[in-house]
Amino acid sequence: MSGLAILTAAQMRAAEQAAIASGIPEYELMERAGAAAAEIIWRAGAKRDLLVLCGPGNNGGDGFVIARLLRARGVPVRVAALGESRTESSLKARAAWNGPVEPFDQAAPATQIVDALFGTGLSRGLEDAVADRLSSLTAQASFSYAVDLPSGVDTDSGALLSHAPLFGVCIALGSLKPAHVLHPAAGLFRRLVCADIGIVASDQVHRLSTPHLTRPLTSDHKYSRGLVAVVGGSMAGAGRLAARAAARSGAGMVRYLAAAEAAAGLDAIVTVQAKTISELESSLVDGRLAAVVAGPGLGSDERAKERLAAVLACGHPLVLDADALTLLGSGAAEGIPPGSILTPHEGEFARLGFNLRGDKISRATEAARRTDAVIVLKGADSVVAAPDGRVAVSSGASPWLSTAGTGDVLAGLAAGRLAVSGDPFSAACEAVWLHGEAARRAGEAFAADDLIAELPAAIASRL
Ligand SMILES: NC(=O)C1=CN([C@@H]2O[C@H](COP(=O)(O)OP(=O)(O)OC[C@H]3O[C@@H](n4cnc5c(N)ncnc54)[C@H](OP(=O)(O)O)[C@@H]3O)[C@@H](O)[C@H]2O)[C@@H](O)CC1
Ligand SMILES: [K+]
Repeated sequence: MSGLAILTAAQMRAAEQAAIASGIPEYELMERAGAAAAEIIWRAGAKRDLLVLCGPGNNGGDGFVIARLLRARGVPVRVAALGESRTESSLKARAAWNGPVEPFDQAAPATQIVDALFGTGLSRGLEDAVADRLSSLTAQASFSYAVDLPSGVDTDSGALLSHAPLFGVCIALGSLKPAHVLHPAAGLFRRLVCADIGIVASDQVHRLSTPHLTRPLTSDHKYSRGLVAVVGGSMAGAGRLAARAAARSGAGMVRYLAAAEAAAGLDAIVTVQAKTISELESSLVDGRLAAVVAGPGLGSDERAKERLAAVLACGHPLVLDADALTLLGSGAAEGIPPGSILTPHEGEFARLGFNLRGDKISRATEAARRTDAVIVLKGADSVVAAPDGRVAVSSGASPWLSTAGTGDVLAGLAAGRLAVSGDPFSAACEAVWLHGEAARRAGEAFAADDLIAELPAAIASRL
């Protein structure tokens, strides 16, 4: 499951250097970048008047190429530059532009605006007056494009170094960067297009791609398709949501290990009374169990701790979420069976006690390495990281997912996919994708139960 590669600024520079070493001059890369961006702008805005804002580096150089190529196609183009061009290639691109260059602080608005002020070389926030003017010009335009990145975002973390406006399109050059998928930067454009400029971008970090799922074989039976156990706790509803999601995940069978007299909510789910620790332990002694979910509704008292200890000792691949993560606390790096998945949101991640700083991708990767488990660091941008360094990042999930119970659904779904394939990284990626797709199908103001109802259709769309 690999989507578009995501490269940090340093990795992008290395890929650029490799392309240059292979015989493609830097200026040729700039011409390719400008041509690819100009084509995208031409298709969107045709001959509407256009203002290109050019910065001092190579991002600005791309802007001069865009201006020249669109003017040659009959677009009324104006260029406003923020100071002098400072790189060899941008000087060359500026010299090839055959029109006037206005000072940035006097540029008048236009129907279309191109932000080619700063890209991967941004080292600090824009000056207030520059950021304000960029925002104002962008707000007044009907069509707006950010070249490579919206100016003001940190390439590797997606943080905002200065405030930036909302763009219509962001044109990523050569490869995606973390800021294209991590929030808040990933929320600064409505559409993202990645332009191929002939740079080979191979890396272990990718945007989450649509999964390819398979149908059961005619020879399959409920156990070969995967048996899931969901450990119930004091808040039975959350565990039941996880169980019902697992039952609609493609797995063959789901058992709900109830901590109280409560049915699992679907007749197809086998409810096993597991009130005492010994009942729970014996219900987990089954070699056919392919995945066990613990955490949703588990509780946080002594009894919950004992139940979690029994789960950790069972040896089956686990999906740990919610209360299980809180109870694990700073002991998270020890005792997690191999092949497991942890699904923390940022709050739960902080409670796991890794004391990690930095961007979301690096933190999730390091946590996966330390726990030897797949980490799904949830949010508007969910990062799925494997202990071997593979990472998939999903962005653009429905904002309606921020409602009670959707995390329980994801945990059950991840366990179901894990039971089907036995591969925790692809299971976690499939679960995140299916969860997002189910939300898209559920529309607006849905409840977690509605999300579960959409899972079969989401799965059917990828068979
Ligand atoms: N990689 C590739 O394969 C290809 C990359 N290409 C393009 O190159 C772009 C990267 O270009 P780049 O490295 O020249 O950096 P860029 O973002 O233009 O700016 C750096 C300049 O801005 C300055 N500066 C920084 N922050 C500032 C601030 N807040 N306020 C004011 N100034 C500030 C900084 O100076 P300094 O930090 O030293 O003060 C420096 O002078 C990339 O995004 C893509 O568009 C394509 O052409 C082709 C293939
Ligand atoms: K830009």
